[in-house]
Amino acid sequence: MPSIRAPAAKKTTTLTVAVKCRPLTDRDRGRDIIRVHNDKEILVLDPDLSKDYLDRIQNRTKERRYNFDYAFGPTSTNLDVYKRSIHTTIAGLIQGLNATIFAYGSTGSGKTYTMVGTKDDPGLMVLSLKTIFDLIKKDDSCDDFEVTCSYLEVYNEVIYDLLEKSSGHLELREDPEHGITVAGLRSIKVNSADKILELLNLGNSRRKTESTEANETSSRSHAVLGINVIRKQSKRYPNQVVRGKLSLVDLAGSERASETNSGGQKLRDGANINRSLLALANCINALGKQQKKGLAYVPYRNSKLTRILKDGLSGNSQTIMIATISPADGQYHHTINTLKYANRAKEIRTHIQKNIGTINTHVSDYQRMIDSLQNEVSRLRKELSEKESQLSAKPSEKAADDEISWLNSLSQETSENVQERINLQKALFEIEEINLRNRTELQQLDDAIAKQQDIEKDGAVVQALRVRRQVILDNIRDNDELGVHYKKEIESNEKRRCQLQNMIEEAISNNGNKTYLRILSQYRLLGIANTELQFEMAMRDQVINNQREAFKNLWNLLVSLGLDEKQIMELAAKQGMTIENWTTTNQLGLVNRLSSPSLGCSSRYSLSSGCVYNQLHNGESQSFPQRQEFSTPLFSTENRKSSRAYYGEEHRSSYYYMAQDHSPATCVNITSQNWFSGGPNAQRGTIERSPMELCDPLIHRNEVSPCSRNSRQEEVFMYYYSYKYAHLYFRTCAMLLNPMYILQHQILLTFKSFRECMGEFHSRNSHSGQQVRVGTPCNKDSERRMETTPDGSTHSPFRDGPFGQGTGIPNQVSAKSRSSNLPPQETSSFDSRSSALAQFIK
Ligand SMILES: Nc1ncnc2c1ncn2[C@@H]1O[C@H](COP(=O)(O)OP(=O)(O)OP(=O)(O)O)[C@@H](O)[C@H]1O
Repeated sequence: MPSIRAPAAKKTTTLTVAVKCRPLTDRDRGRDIIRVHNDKEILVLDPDLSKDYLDRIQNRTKERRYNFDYAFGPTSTNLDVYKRSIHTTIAGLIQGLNATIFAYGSTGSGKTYTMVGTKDDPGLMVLSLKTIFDLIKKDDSCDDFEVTCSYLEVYNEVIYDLLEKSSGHLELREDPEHGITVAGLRSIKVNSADKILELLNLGNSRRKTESTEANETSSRSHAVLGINVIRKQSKRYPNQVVRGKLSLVDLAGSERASETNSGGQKLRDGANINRSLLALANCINALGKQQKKGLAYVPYRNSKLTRILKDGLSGNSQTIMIATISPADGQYHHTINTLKYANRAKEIRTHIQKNIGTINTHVSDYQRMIDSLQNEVSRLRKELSEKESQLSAKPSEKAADDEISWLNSLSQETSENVQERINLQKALFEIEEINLRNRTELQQLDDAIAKQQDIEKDGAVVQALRVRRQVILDNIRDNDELGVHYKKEIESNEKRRCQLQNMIEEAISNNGNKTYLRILSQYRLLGIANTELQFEMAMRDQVINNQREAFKNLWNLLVSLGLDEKQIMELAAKQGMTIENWTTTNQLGLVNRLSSPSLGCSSRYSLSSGCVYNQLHNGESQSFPQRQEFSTPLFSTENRKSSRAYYGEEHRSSYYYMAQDHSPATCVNITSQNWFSGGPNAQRGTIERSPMELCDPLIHRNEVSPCSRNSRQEEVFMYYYSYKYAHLYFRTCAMLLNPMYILQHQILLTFKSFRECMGEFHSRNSHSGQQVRVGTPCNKDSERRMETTPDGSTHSPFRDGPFGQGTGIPNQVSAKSRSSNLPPQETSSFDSRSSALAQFIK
């Protein structure tokens, strides 16, 4: 006979939120930015140590502080977490209470470690199971206990039974009595914790995991371990059955495709993981809102995960969220994101109630329950209509206090709206980025199939290529669908934004209350953040395209110089470089490129290509492609090495990227001659290096001449400020201009900064009486220093200057500098540079 929940007293409770910070691991780069205070407070330090001038004077810091029910630092073990935050909840299970424990956090933050653990530090799943059986053992009531266990995973929006060897797809059902259930899920009766642990290990071995760049054993699925305890109170209430249900959830980690550096199926998994986590985040948002405003639609149906977690999020369950975070500064944005949702989750309320049923429930009991449920429904309907009418009432009709709280909630809703849009846009951007790659691969496959068909019609290779093509097509279709879905959500979010804006404007026109202005300014600030994000997205697109173009050009140039593909590969292999995914593209692109007049000796390469050149030239063996970072002026060789892993970096703003080496402005011109001959030609000044490259003394650390060593710190200093100004400038542009326009200006600015930098450097050194010659002729002295080479061309004495031999400045840059009508740099003061910049921005 089924058991039925008695309409006994309900207790409303809020979600318990515990935050756990894992220790720094070998994979992490950077410094620890998490501090735990009083076992409750988490302080996230500003990851950016080199703040720019404006940020410093305006005291803009990225430091954040949050309070939670429990906070655990890197030295805490799983047992510490369990004892303080979980133990009492588990004890309620055998009294007929439901509980849900889930770990939430970005990929590699320690969710699986917390839930499953290791032999030395068993996780919450293991510790909970031990407690359940200990409690049953200690119980002296002579009641009968039955413990059953199920273990499922949600992978790519499909549910699988982890306790079945080869499980088929399982479906979710809504059961009026038991809520959401999984039809066909195996539930195994167990008598000891060891037996469940055995099943747990078996299930874990079947779970889908992959090695990604962010985590060696990254869980690609959400896993839910369900423990049901049925207690038959045989003596005191022979007809009564008490049921407790515990769900332990290990979520897959949210990730960015660029960080995990995954492709193909992994990318598809990532998109699905992100989709279900976004659905979970939206539910947490809506539930948080619901508690404050009394109504909000909770989109449980958007994913299987949220449907499974529905009871844990709003139903009959004592729920504990363990938010896991990484202490690394590189993970700052993920950490803040996790903490924001954890903070919101504190507001979520659930209603716990003992699940007491009878074995022989009488019809009159059913009737009583139906009556009481109907009463509750009508009460809730009434409450709902009251709230709705309250919300639709205009502020002018309300009392002053009401007005303030109305405005506050409006302000809150506005920031949520913007935050939601940013999340959606990010997700959309990732999907589009993935599909861009997919389309490139598709094109390559089409061409490869056509080529292969000529050799061997319908052979095994063609078949394999076709299978791969179908997979890519499926991915593209799925991602396109997902993209449409996101776009729709962005549209509805936009609509809501318009509504909110109208409400704010109406409020401002009706009343001069200062709160309106506060809301307005907050709204504008968030709007700016949004603009910046859009800008960043556009720039990242631009950067990706630039890099692709640069690599293609480099390849074509190599081939046009007489090397065939094999020779190039061998050359690359000798240098320890791996060239991936380029063969087909370049072979294909080659014919067009070779006939293109823009190619040849004067081809322009971004410094990404320059970086490859340097690798070849210096004989360093590095993997290809990689980039060099120029953003941190005072970095050591070690820092420099560690900063090379581009994919590990995240949420760099657009101007950061623009200050990097890939812009068309910072190009390296390589003649075919010096490409072959390398070093010696470089010393004769035929290799033209970019101003940025010349400015960076660390690039030429082996080439610095003894006479310039004293001034090296000054060079670094000057380089630093020219970069900082570029940074400030792009900030302004980001708000005002479109990306292409900014790119155009970047070219100008780079030259200008360089000229200023050199001029100032020269003026400093000539004041201090040092024999240092610079290539920017910002005054007559330096003009005279332009020399004529035997072949009649002018070349800058720069190559013998403070950057050492062989660092010849491009003649075109010198010429430009000569014609510059910039005011002479007479002082090196910060102010003069600042006003020059202000003028330039004007
Ligand atoms: N408290 C801890 N002590 C020591 N190492 C830890 C701790 N927490 C996590 N780690 C280590 O960090 C790495 C990532 O942890 P884990 O696999 O649990 O992350 P995750 O959040 O589950 O990632 P994903 O979402 O990708 O599955 C692992 O190598 C793990 O051993």
